[in-house]
Amino acid sequence: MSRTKTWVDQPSTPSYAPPPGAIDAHVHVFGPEADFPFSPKAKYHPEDATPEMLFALRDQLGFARNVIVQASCHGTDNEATLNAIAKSGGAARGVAVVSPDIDDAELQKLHDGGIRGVRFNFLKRLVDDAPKDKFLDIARRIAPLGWHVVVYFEADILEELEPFLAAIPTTIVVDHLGRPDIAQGPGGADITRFVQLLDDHPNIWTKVSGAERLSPQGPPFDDFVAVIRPVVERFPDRVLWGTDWPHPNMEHRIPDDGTLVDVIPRIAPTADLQRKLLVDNPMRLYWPEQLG
Ligand SMILES: O=C(O)/C=C(\CC(=O)C(=O)O)C(=O)O
Repeated sequence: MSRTKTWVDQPSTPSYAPPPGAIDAHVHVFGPEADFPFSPKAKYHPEDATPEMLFALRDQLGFARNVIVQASCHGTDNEATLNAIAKSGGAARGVAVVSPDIDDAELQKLHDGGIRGVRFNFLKRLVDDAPKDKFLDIARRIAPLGWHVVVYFEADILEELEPFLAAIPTTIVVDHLGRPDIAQGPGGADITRFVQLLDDHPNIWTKVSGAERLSPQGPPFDDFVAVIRPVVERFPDRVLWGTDWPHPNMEHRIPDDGTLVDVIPRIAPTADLQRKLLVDNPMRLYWPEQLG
């Protein structure tokens, strides 16, 4: 499999300046492969996207911290993610992908390394299987650690997934709003069903990220803003945001991270909403011990 590069080396500097302490709550690292080989089951083979590159981007975009989410290309070996967290000097925490047979000592090791959640990925193009029963066992085991569950799925399986989500005993964070069809507009069936899910389940949060993946129009993402801003305004205490750098699988539509940051004040139009989205909410999940 040839290696893919999915980010721009010199993104524009955004016009929008995030508030002090802002957290980019959805990023990944890839490798470096020489130290942290990719999974034999990986569905893509990216070029190295290293911790140093991530931290340089963080500083350029005006963020203070990152949440590093284990990407499917590293399978259930979280060493690349742990390495990046360790190198961040306290400015990163992470979300792991774990095997159902992980033991308690290994979970504790992940916790000590800065992991605060596990990710369940339901995208068939990224993973071979997504066993709900085993995921539920994992969710029950990580709950006592104070961790949460991150779930990645597409809108067409939301209805089928709801009983599973309802059985999870922790906070749940949905990646990229469960990938609604943005072309349906603000009153569309996908986003309406998703908003209903959050109305019905106060423990479900969402990342209001993924403009570059979800917007048929592309920059400046007017279609995404029209659909997503009402979600931020309705659930100001249950939203997170992230660049999704290094944008896995986006080789055909590589986004400019500066342009993505400039979407933030359009989906969160007040300073209060921005502070909740970028600081208060991610702090509650990832650095709760630092809250007053
Ligand atoms: O990173 C994302 O948010 C989205 C991904 C990649 C991914 O999740 C993974 O590899 O684990 C995607 O849609 O290809």
